[in-house]
Amino acid sequence: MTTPLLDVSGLNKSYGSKQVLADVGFSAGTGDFLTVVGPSGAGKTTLLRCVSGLLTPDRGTVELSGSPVTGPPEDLALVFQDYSRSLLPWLTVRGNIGLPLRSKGIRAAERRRRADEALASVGLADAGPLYPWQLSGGMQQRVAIARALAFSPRILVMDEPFASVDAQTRAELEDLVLGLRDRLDITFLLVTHDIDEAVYLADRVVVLSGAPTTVTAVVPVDLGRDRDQVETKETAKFVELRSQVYRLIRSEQGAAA
Ligand SMILES: Nc1ncnc2c1ncn2[C@@H]1O[C@H](COP(=O)(O)OP(=O)(O)OP(=O)(O)O)[C@@H](O)[C@H]1O
Repeated sequence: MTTPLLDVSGLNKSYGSKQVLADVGFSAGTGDFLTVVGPSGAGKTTLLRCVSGLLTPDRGTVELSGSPVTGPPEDLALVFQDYSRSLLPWLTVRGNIGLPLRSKGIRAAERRRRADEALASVGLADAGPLYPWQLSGGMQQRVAIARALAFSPRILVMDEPFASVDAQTRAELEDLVLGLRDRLDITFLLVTHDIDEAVYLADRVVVLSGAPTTVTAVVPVDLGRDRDQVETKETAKFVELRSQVYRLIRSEQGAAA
């Protein structure tokens, strides 16, 4: 049996006396796209923070290629919803992407090369000299994705990354990350509140229960890799999967109430 790229097993986490995660487990291979959905306040962000090594679980393990995660791993990058706060307004786009690389001791010429390559891969090849405030919200989120890509991560963890942009931009960004997965073979773990988005992007949808959170189901999405915002969403299979995930979440919300 091969070791999965990401293996989450038996995660438990409490804040004081409040248990948030209860034996959460799932795994992902290289190039897998996992989306995570669940009732509001279930502990999705807490789960991502444990997976990213930002929070230590009380019990259970997170392993990347068989090695335990005990702090932020080199080959894991994070993208959050709030791009407007994550980009520094006084630095150019290239400067924003280069800043974390600089703190890792990477020299200026290499920082510039990596920033330009990452910007090209998110369709913003000419944006390097601009400031974040000169860009639209969707473009700023592309910059945040480029900043993550500049680390050449093997896994990209995203916490509701498209929740703050309009529907058209959201669709474009969804297709962008699917393209990145296909071109760069990156593994994605993406939390979303949007069930359509969860199904459209995923190879598997991890459905969480209400707190304390367990994995209610891992729903395989057998829609193939070629997805189209209109055609895929019109298929009977997509509609069926969306209903299945929706029912699972609704029953969890009902149980929590
Ligand atoms: N640092 C903390 N200290 C105490 N309680 C916390 C802390 N962080 C989160 N919580 C609580 O843990 C529970 C889960 O929070 P978390 O943000 O992980 O859920 P979520 O599923 O991401 O929420 P949402 O769906 O609203 O984004 C919530 O009840 C929250 O109030």
